[in-house]
Amino acid sequence: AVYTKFEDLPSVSFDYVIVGAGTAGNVLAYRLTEDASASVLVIEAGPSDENVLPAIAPFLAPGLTPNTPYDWNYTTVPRESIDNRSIPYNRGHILGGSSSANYHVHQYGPPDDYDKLAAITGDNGWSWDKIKKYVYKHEKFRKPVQDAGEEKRYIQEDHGTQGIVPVSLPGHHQAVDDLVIAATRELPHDFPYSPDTSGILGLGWAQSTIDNGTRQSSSTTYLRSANSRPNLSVLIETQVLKLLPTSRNGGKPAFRGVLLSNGESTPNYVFAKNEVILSAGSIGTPQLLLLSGIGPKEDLESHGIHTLVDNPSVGHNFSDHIYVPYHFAVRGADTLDDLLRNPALMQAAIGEWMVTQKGPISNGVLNQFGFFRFPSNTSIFDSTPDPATGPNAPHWEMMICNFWLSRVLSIPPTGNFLSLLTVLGAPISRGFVKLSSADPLHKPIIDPQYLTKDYDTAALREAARAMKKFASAKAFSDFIIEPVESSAFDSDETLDDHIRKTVDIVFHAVGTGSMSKDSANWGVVNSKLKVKGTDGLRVVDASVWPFVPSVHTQGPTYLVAERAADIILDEYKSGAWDGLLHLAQNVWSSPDSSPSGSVTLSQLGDL
Ligand SMILES: Cc1cc2nc3c(=O)[nH]c(=O)nc-3n(C[C@H](O)[C@H](O)[C@H](O)COP(=O)(O)OP(=O)(O)OC[C@H]3O[C@@H](n4cnc5c(N)ncnc54)[C@H](O)[C@@H]3O)c2cc1C
Repeated sequence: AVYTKFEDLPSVSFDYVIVGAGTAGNVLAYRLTEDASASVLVIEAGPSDENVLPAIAPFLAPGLTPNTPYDWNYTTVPRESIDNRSIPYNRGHILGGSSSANYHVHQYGPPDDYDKLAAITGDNGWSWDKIKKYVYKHEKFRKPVQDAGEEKRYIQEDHGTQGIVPVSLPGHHQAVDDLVIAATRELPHDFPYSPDTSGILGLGWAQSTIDNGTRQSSSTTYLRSANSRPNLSVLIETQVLKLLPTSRNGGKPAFRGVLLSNGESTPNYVFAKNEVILSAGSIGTPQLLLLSGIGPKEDLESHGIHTLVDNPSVGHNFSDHIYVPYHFAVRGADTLDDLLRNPALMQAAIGEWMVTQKGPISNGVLNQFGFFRFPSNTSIFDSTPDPATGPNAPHWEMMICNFWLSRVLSIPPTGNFLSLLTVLGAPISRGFVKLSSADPLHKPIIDPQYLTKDYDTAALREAARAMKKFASAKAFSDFIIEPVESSAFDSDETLDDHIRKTVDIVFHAVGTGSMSKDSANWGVVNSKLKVKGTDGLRVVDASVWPFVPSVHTQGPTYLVAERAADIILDEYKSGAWDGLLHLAQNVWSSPDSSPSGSVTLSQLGDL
């Protein structure tokens, strides 16, 4: 059941305590409660997603963030490399986390991504051969209503139909769709058609977590299916402030307790008999580790936090996708620009969607996109080794939107537009998340260090020129009138200037809780996702990816969570865990033994 009050919880002690009912957290909630004897508490800072229109109606998703109660409303540190701008860093603060706030694109990525993960972690269980089975457990692919035409739009056997999360192809046809596909036929060498965009190079049809014109998040799928199980409790509108060290096991601090608050009453605590699992995402997870004394000693000391595990990797290795927008004025009125400019048209479209779940509101922000490689003789590889995860992984992506899309450049008052967005597929810049203060309610410092490596700018320049070639296809000659940012292409310098001034994020942060080998001298968790140097604590969310997957990250996050559930269940089934014994031996000695489990912040200073 879902609770909003701590006092209503059935207990203060559960087998598993999961922090964050987001994309990964809800997979664990579902899988761990399949065992009826295991009790699970999930704690979510954000509110319910029920009846929140932009979390339900696909095309309204961009209205859910930023500057709303459903977003953590983070911003990045201004950086010279991006024209001293501070970028709003959206993260879902709602049941379902970013799966309730994202733009629905759903992919797993090329096998190269998983094979690289296996190589980095020394754990073959992360290789594509071993991970692929989770696609079938996770996905419920919906057969397209429309005729597929000449080309396959997806490869049926590569998808699951009996899993948990419905995935579908675009339901609402747009005039530009046929032109885009025609361009792939015209330019097959540079822009081949992809029969399945989930992981195959080329340009094709987007697969989205949309079913019957409605968003499918981890909340509407995994969580909703498990919610009536008596062994699952979900506490919302409650923020975890820090992890509590409960005992020591083999010289390592065990963290089987968490401190939480709804912002109104005295903070409370809950305990996990088996373990605490951090699924707070790539910003929330490192913030909680740092607040709890797990991180770089110097940084922790500068905030007066006692270091329990000195680990310089926590919060570092932040890696993310960024995009640069290019706009084209187009003929005809069959773009979504007027809808976005004219509230009356928008109201009418929402009305249509409410009655039929059809029309433009039923689609995500794009119908097609593509993933491409640069030619191997490209000069940008002269000074930087090819950063793609493998020979079948992309260097860049092109997203195709049937309207003016940019958070930086405002839409002109009139006209119709096509947006071609170039995304850096394998960035090499790395940033970090640090504490701004020891106060859990203060937002952390997010410095992604975008474009601080020359390769990243050079790759976006290369991608821009390839994108221009695509836009010049004859297929678009009756449609595209002119490029809006044509002067950007005057020289390398003008292009770099456009990139610096307009680059924005695709919201794919990973790496701040990186997975690495047990023996590695870097990394936050081992290949079984246990936090290094601790006991009773795991991280399961996007932060564990040590590099950003080549594609949009919700699919790879779901797959990590599905495997994590198996790892956890196997471990407790096999009896490898002796945590209960330890808990019994090292009973938590609370400074306040009140049965409600409440504790004051000053008492916590002693922990
Ligand atoms: C606006 C936006 C658009 C995106 N578009 C796409 C897309 O189209 N396709 C795609 O594949 N990916 C997309 N992504 C990225 C993708 O959604 C994320 O990579 C993925 O959902 C991350 O999952 P997660 O489990 O790591 O974190 P999340 O899903 O963000 O879950 C973390 C949860 O933990 C909660 N939490 C954090 N701290 C605390 C705390 N202290 N106490 C209690 N709860 C806490 C949060 O509120 C949240 O619910 C998008 C992301 C955003 C924000």
